[in-house]
This record gives sequence, C-alpha cells and structure tokens, in this order.
Amino acid sequence: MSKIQHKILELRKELNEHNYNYYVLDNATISDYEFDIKLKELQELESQHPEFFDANSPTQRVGGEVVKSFETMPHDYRMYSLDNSYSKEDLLDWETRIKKLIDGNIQYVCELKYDGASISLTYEMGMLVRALTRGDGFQGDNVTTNIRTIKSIPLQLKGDFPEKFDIRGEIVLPFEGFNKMNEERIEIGEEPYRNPRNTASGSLKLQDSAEVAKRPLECLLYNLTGANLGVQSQFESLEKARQWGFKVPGAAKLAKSMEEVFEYINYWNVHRHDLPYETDGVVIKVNNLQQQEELGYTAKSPRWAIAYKFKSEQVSTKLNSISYQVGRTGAITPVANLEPVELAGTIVKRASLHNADQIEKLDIRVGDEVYVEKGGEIIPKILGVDLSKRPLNSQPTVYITHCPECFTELVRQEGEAQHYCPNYNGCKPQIIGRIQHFISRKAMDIEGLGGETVALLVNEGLITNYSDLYDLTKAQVIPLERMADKSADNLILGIEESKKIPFERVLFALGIRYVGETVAKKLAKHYKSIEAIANASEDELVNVDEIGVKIAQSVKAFFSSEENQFIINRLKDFGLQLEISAEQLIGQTDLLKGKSIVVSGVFESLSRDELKKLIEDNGGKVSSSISSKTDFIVAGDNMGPSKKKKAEDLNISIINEYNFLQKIKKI
Ligand SMILES: NC(=O)c1ccc[n+]([C@@H]2O[C@H](COP(=O)([O-])OP(=O)(O)OC[C@H]3O[C@@H](n4cnc5c(N)ncnc54)[C@H](O)[C@@H]3O)[C@@H](O)[C@H]2O)c1
Ligand SMILES: [Zn+2]
Repeated sequence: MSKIQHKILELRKELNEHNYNYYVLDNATISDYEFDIKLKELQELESQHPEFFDANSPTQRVGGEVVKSFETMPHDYRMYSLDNSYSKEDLLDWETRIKKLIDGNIQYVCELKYDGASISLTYEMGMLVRALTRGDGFQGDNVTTNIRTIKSIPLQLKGDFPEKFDIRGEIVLPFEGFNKMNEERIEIGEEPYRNPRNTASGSLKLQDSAEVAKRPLECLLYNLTGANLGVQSQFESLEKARQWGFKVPGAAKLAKSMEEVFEYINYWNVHRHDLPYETDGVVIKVNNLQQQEELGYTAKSPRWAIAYKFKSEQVSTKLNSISYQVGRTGAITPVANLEPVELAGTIVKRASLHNADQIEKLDIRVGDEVYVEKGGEIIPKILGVDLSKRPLNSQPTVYITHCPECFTELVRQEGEAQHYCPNYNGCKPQIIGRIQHFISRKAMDIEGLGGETVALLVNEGLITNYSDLYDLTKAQVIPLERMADKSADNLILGIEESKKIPFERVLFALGIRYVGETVAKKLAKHYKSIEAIANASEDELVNVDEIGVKIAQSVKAFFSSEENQFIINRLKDFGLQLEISAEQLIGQTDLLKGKSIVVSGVFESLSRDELKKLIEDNGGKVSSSISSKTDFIVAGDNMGPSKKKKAEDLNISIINEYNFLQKIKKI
C-alpha cells in the first residue's frame, strides 16, 4: 500500500471514530476546528488521488447515524450537511465557483448558524405529524414524542400554509436553561453537562418524553422543503414560516454582494456573544430558489450554501499546577491553574479538567503548554497539549489517591467518572458545603445567614452539622468577624423562622445525594413523613413514580447512617417540619392511585395546570404521551387528531372534564 493510501485510510478511520463520538455518544474528544482541519486534509488528498475514491468516506457522507432505540424512518427529502469555511477567501472562491454555474444577479441570505441538533419536522394539513433527526441524511430517528414537548414548536399552524411540507431547523438549549440545569445537577451531586449542543442532542435521544419536557429546549427553523410551497426565495420562505407560527430568528438578512456578507459576518462575530443561545458561524445561502435548483448538491452538501465558521476563541498558555477541589458531596474536581491569559475578553486563570479520565485521555501534565477554549461552558476547558513544547523532564500526571482536605483515601465507584472522598462526617469542605446547601434559598432559606458565615461557624468549632444551627445563641455568634448586635439578632431570628419551612423543602435541604427539589417533592408527597421515608425499603422506593435505583440506594444509605439518624432526631426535637402539614393534606385522596392519566386539549372550567394538580392531589400520575400504560385521557376541546387515533387504537377511554370531576367526587 502506498504511503498516501495509508494516510487516507488512517484519516477516514479516525474521522469516522470522531463522527461516532460526536453524533452518537454526544461526547467529542477533539475540537470542531481540529476535526475540520483533518477533514479538509482528507478532502485534499482524495481530490489529488481520485483512484482512492470511496463512497463511504467521511467526506462523502453526512456524519450522523441512526440510533437503534428509536424507530428509523426515511426522509422524504434528503437532509444534507454544509460545506465549511473559515476564511473570507474561501467564501470568495465559493462565489467564483457558483458564478460559473449560474447566470444573472445573485442575492444571498445570511443566517446565523445555530449550534444544536438538526431536526426535520413534517406538517400535514397544518399539523405536526412527524419529527426525524438528520441521522445519516437518508433516514433518521423518529423522535416525534420528544419533539412535541418543545413549546416553541407549533403543533397546529396558522395562516396560509401548504398542505404538506417538511421544515428543517436546529434544536438548541439556550444558555440560561443550560446553566440552570447544571446548577441543579451540581446541587444534587451530579456532574454538570459539558455544553449546550451535546445536551440538546442528548435530550432528543431520551426515552422518557416527560424528562425531555423538563428541559428548556427551543427549535429555530431555517429551511422549507417540499413540493408546491408557493415561495420563490429563501428569504420569503423564512418570512412565511414565521407567519405560520414557527420560531425563525430575526437576524437573517438579505445581502446583495459579498461585501455585505462580510459586514454581516463581522457584526455577528462580535455580537453573537449577546445571543441567548450558541452559534458557531454564519450560513450564506443563494436566495433565489430557482438558482438553488440549478446549483444542486454535491455528495454531502448543497452547492448553493456555505457555512462560515467562527473560530472559537482559543489560546495557548502554560499549565502551572493542578489542584483538586472537594465538593459538598465529596466529589473531587481537578482544576488547572494556568498562567493568566486573555481569552474572549476575560482573563483566564483556571480551567476545569473534569476528572481523572480526561487528564489521562489528553495526557495533560504540569508544565505543558495547553490549548484553552471558551465555548458554551461557564468555565473554560482545556482542549489539548502542544506536544512540541513539552519540557524534556515532563512527568505524566498521577491522580491523587487521598483527599487533599482530610487525607482520607478516595473511592471511585464503577461506572462513575468522579472520585469521591468518603469521609462524609469529617471532611471540612463537605461539612461546610452541606450546611451551605441546607440554608440556601430553595432549601431552608435562612435569612441573615450566608455561606461565608457558615464557614466561619464551622471553622470556629461552633457547629459541625446543620442541626447545630438550632442550638446557636446570640452570645456565641457576636464575637464572629463582621457580626454586630443587629446582625446577630437577625441570624438567630432567621434560624428560628426556618422551623416553619414545609417538609418537602426540609427534605431537599438535608442534601441527600440525587435528591433534588423535584425528587424531594415526590418523596414528601408519597410518604408524607420522614419516618415513612426512612423506613421504606429500596424496592418500595423504586416503585414511587420517577424514583430510580440510584436515588433509592442513596436515600437508603443516607437514613441508615447512625450519625444522620441522630441529626434528624435533633431536627425533630427542635421543631422542624418533618411531615406534611395538615393544611397540605387537605384535598389529597387516593382516588386515582396508580392511574396514569394523559391531559389533552383546552378546558372550560379548569386550566391545564389546575387539572394536573387535581390529578396529583388525588394520587394519580400525569403522563405526557399516550401509551398502553395510560389508564384514561381527560380531553377538552381541540384534542389532537393523532392523539385521538392513538387512544382509539389502544382502546383507552377518553373522558371530559365533568366526568373527571365526578371521578374525584368534586361534583
Ligand atoms: N469534534 C468532533 O469530534 C466532531 C466530529 C464530527 C463533527 N464535528 C463538527 O460538526 C461539523 C459537521 O457537522 P454537520 O455535518 O452537522 O455540519 P455542520 O454542523 O457544520 O453544518 C450543517 C448543519 O448546520 C445546521 N444549521 C444551523 N443553522 C443553520 C442555518 N441557518 N441554515 C442551515 N443549516 C443550519 C444544520 O443542522 C445542518 O445540518 C464539523 O464541521 C465539525 O465542526 C465535530
Ligand atoms: Zn475529605
């Protein structure tokens, strides 16, 4: 085999692997930029050596795959990828190429390139009938049930829509929602998600659409496909789509020349940082659909469009040291301490290294020159090492074996990426973190007490766990730094007031791993008292709606600790709410116990939320999609025809709101 052929095969193999990591596992191991450079290298080699052509090369195919867990369905119209460019010269070359192929004046539409997961929605008679992922471009995964939960996707269109068409767009997760999801994950001791794109793409592949519904996903549309659409240009089709009820960002602009295209690029290269979601470039499209048709497609992309990718802001700097942080749950996070460097307008000194595997995979060593990138993440990340600059005496990083705070030997459970310090009761950052969580706003919300004071109280030896807060006296806290007579009074009063906080929030405040706000609510509602939860077996816990094995085990472990039992008894003695109050119990029955109920349509006497609350108060479960497990459907006006058909097919009874109110004895 020739050297060239060998290189080509190597690159194909490597790129296929990256495609798999990126599209199927949602876990890329190299940056997009590096990926694109390699793809370009392969493209060039292949064009110089057409004798090695292969229709299966990553240069010839759309990178995605279909996933086995969903029904695979063909696209009526193929979904293509886009050619990428990183420079204005590339764009000028593109213009020269297309001008050779078509006559006449060309106008361009500039759009933002949203970074998420592509989706194709099919509408018939104005109703959403199907949503497919891009897959390999010819066929995709049927993720309609998940897609239906996204609020910005209209289920029913308005205006003068064509009878049948496909509309393509990108499912994105705006930063705000992404950060909120991560705060919640960190709060319950889970590793945060890496970036919005992966999380958006991963969300579509979830098996439980109720889980998808909780994620603040959005769908931004950019392309109409079908026959007899009644539009002449791309720009017009965007406007039409907007009128029919789709979310089409207003940033799209018509450009009469490449000059204007460059202006658009320059503008958004700066202003994209103000957008609520991630963008990775600009897409330039020939506006006239007739001209688009003349230009046609290559094996993988339309000739009439090209993406200009913003170079994600990257710098290289020296890794001075690695330190290890201990979180509230004992999770260890390695942090890179960098030689300060400017990146995307801020000075970067630290970057997350995630976990031991990440350090090993990238072979990151102290003293290395490393590449740092600021993407959608809150903290910058390290992309790789400049090996050419590695010092001769460099040593591989040896991950710590003991807690940097309390010197206890670390553990790492099978299947977990993170190491943990198991010294639950004796490791200071864990103790402080747990009490800080206890007093936080969504938990006990103790006014007059902040995180720093908690650290002081622990360091001064005044408290060792959250139950000790209720023993504190004014005389004890007054000598603390920055404490005055008034603030000491407020602190003691705030602690006293927190005794009124309802049970579900106390349960959340305890800081049981994996028990976030929602799970705490579920458990509180189901068991009604802390004793009942503590006495429940793992099997019983798992039987509670939405409580999985991981949560059940964690709850069991928490309550079997003698120390925790002692603390909870103290909380009880101090008068905290450890059971659901009589007030909350009013209106709660078991009339719908074990029933899975779907709510559909618009109601006369109740809002959907009121209806859902009534179902839950009476022991039922609200489910977002109809399946063989559905017991009945409460339907109002405008129940979707596909839902109706599904219910009939599965022989599930449909009742109206009055029958429902009768069922729960309200009328
Ligand atoms: N890091 C890795 O390991 C790795 C692996 C594979 C792919 N990738 C990255 O993914 C890219 C290839 O992915 P791709 O094939 O999905 O192409 P792409 O993401 O570069 O471009 C095509 C996609 O852009 C999206 N898009 C967003 N806004 C659009 C708009 N306004 N108009 C039209 N399309 C719009 C569409 O979903 C379309 O499918 C590579 O360039 C690389 O950067 C990275
Ligand atoms: Zn420790």
